[in-house]
Amino acid sequence: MTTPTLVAGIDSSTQSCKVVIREAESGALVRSGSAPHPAGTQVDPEAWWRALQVAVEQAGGLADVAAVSVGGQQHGMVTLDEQGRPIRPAMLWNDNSSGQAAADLVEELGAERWARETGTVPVASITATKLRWLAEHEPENAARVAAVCLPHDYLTWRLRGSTAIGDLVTDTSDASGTGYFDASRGAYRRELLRHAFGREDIVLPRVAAPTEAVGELATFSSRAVLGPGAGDNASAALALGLGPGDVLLSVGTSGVVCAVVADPVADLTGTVAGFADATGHYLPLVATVNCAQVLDATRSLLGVDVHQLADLALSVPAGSDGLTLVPYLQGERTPNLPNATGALHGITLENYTPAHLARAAFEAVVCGLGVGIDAVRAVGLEVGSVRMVGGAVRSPAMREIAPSVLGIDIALPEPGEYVADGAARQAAWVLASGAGPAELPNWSAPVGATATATPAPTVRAAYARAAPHYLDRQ
Ligand SMILES: Nc1ncnc2c1ncn2[C@@H]1O[C@H](COP(=O)(O)OP(=O)(O)O)[C@@H](O)[C@H]1O
Ligand SMILES: O=C(CO)[C@@H](O)[C@H](O)COP(=O)(O)O
Repeated sequence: MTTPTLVAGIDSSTQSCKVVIREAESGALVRSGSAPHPAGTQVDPEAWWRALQVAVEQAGGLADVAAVSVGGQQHGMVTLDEQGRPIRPAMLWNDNSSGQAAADLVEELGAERWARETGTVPVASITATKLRWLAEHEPENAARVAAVCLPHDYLTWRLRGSTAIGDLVTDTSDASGTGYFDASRGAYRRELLRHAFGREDIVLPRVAAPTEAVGELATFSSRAVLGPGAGDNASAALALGLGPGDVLLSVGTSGVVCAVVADPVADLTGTVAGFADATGHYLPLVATVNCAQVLDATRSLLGVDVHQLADLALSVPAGSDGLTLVPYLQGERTPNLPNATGALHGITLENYTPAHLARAAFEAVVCGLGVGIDAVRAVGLEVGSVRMVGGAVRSPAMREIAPSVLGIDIALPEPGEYVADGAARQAAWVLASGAGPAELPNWSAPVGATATATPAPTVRAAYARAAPHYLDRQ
């Protein structure tokens, strides 16, 4: 019997690093590993590298693997000096410090120009706004920046064993979230970088094609081929084989609504970001900052585990008997309210209970996704089949409450590591393309059982009334 060729996919996302090793031809899972990332919205990139090493060791190493790709949390800002050393902790996509910088950039050039030239109207998540923040708040650090890259670019580069900033490589899906890349032309817009940062004499990662081998591993006793990698949502879309009309919901650290489409999207309202996918198409996307961590915070407040939180939430009726949580615990990105705080509305003697609060937390994060679905429809995209993935989909409460609050049937693929799976599928594609153009490997796309909606439209109506009533952070 011949030994199957193996590929690895890595998901370096906000809260942890996950590694899957799969058979290149069939996609069958062979081994896996994971390791946590430090908490917080500013993280030393070296901590991602350490977590990756632990996760790879747990997955049995990469010595027998033929190709590797990295999927990673989108946006953020990794700044490197001439020697390739991080200048300061990376600012993550969910760090809202640059909220004012985002507002300034939109004011200076106009939402329409940003949307037309980059697909996206900047919010605090976008790299360009973080560079503006750095220039204004840390001019000494800004002056030392020789290269800026994204989390997945940094890890691909570390896997190559390089320290030369000229070797940095990215892909279109992640480049499209920087605020200085035009996905519709597949090219950087350095004039926007200069406008945001005051300089453009810095190295940006070369943007590789979707099936390009960008180098070889120089670590983990392996000479595996490296794929270009992808932003995490593009990577999950690749794993699930999203096609026209398919919508993906992700309930991880971020709440995400996205779809794969053939033509670029430019939403002048800034709600839908016109990102690229990892196959040469586009990935219009809406993201919230307050998703699984709102559930985590509620759980820790109530002193319960994930199972108890779900039991509590499902023990009270839809609408939590009038209790409505506005979940802006970390500010918010959609709607664009970087300084907002959360609020609890409709409190009565009857509903001021752990069970009602648990349900209100699930309903709040799902209502956030509802805002995203409305926005995706508003730019003319079809919402046909809907699939939900991400850490919080492991909760039976999420699986029951989401279809009901959104009023749509939702397919629930078996909970899994779809970002890492998409990266592994890309690695297999890169390997197959080594001998010439090849189709995306025909791995079976997980669909899963469909949760049928028992619509509870009053939940979104109550949320729409409550959401505008929040206080800004002092
Ligand atoms: N059974 C569960 N119920 C609720 N939340 C869960 C459950 N299992 C995992 N989570 C949450 O999922 C989140 C991690 O999701 P994940 O998609 O892995 O995050 P990310 O990729 O953004 O790092 C954590 O906040 C975790 O608490
Ligand atoms: O900013 C976005 C999308 O634009 C987020 O989706 C990040 O990519 C983080 O993803 P997770 O860690 O939640 O998977």
